[in-house]
Amino acid sequence: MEAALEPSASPCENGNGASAVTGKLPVGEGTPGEDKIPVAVLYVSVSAQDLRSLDMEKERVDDSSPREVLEDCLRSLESETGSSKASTSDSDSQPNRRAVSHWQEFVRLIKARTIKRLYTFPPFVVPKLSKRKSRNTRANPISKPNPTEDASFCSIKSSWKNFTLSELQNATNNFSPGNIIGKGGYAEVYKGRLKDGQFVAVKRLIQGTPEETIGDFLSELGIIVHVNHPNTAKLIGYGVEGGMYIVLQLSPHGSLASLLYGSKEKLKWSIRYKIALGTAKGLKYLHENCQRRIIHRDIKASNILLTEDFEPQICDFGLAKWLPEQWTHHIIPKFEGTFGYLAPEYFMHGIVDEKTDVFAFGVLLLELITGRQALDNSKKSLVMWAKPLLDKNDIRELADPSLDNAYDPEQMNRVVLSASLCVQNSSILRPRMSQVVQILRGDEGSLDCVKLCQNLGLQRTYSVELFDAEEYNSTRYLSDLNRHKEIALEF
Ligand SMILES: Nc1ncnc2c1ncn2[C@@H]1O[C@H](COP(=O)(O)OP(=O)(O)OP(=O)(O)O)[C@@H](O)[C@H]1O
Repeated sequence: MEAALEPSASPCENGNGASAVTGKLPVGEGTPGEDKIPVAVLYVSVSAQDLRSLDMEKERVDDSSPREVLEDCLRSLESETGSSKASTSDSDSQPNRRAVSHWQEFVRLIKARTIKRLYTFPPFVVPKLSKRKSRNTRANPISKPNPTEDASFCSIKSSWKNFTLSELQNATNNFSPGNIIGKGGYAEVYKGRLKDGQFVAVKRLIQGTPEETIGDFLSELGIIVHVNHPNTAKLIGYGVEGGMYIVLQLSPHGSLASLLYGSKEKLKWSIRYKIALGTAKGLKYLHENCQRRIIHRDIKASNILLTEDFEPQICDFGLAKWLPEQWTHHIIPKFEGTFGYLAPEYFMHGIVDEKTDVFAFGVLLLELITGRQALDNSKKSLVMWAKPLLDKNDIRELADPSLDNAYDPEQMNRVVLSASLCVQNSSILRPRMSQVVQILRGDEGSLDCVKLCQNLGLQRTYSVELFDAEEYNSTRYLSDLNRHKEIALEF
């Protein structure tokens, strides 16, 4: 979720050359204990050189958004509407024409919105390249997106349905409070039933200015129409009449958070393991098997939905970014995400790449192992609590007492090992999701992945990033966490 703020009249200094400005602070309602931090904004004193670098980053931000693809879709929708006039009755083409005008307004607003972006992380001038990525960069000089690739993205649109407001009202009993099945930082989600009997979840966007809401809507829709995997949420359609709506297949068990923390009946180990593996596969698909790398940026228990047979589905693509192949990472100019799941490099520099998702996935694994929330009621971090136990491989202490030792020890070992690799401070030391899947499954050769991560650790003197990470110890992580929380909660 993103919020564009204008600087307030009286920013407050924090002593590090950074100041904070106020904004509204929507508190996440998805899960108890989750603090969303989308709007408290840090200003940083920057030099002209820094500003130039940040300007370059602004252009990058635009490129990683699905907006261009949506504009292409708008163009194709316009041409369809034009050509359909001759062959269809006026009433048939009416909804399409309405959709075109809504999309036109969206694109106009999102363009205006992009210009209002603010920069909030300490400037990070020279991108640091990992060895693997720097080779890629040399081999693939930056090129324009492939037009045929983009054209194929657009062909997907024909499969989503544009719902009218009355269709959605009928499906949800006029958005009756009794139909609410979830509330997030910027949306209410209603259970609904379509005319053909299909059960759906209707996500109604509620927070923010029109620009913010439209931006969130476009970001989420722009990504979700392009993903198709058993472990990602299924889009059925959208609505743009009388608000903004995303219509998804209903997940009968709700979210992992509601089952782990809101239900009396405790999740048994076999289901937890299935959720760990399925989520890892979904994330591997987003990172490694889509036409463009997708970084989810908000992996957490309330964003994992569960199908009838407890297959996990990653949902909520509101913060997701596309990364072009040639980029090693992306810098996010604002502080967004959910406390308890944020990787150190994001805290320090705003860096986002696959490994920031891997860190959040590690936290999710810790939740499955321990039954504890990413941040407990006194806002203590699960990672900080678990790290000493992970270092000692103390599975007895780590395992959720409610499991009553009823777990497959081999599986538990692999999940604990994966968690401990994923939550390492240095992003280079964290495995890629394809490696995590191998480790979780106990595939032949998965031990090689573990050794690879450990060997990287041994080469630490050669890596600037590792040096950073080494310096970035638990105490600094905790103090950064607290600093950002204080700033966010002050307003
Ligand atoms: N398809 C679905 N089936 C069942 N429940 C759903 C579905 N989609 C969403 N929910 C419920 O609604 C909650 C909020 O949904 P979602 O995370 O998409 O909203 P959000 O406003 O984007 O949240 P966030 O605060 O994480 O940004 C989920 O945690 C889940 O409990």
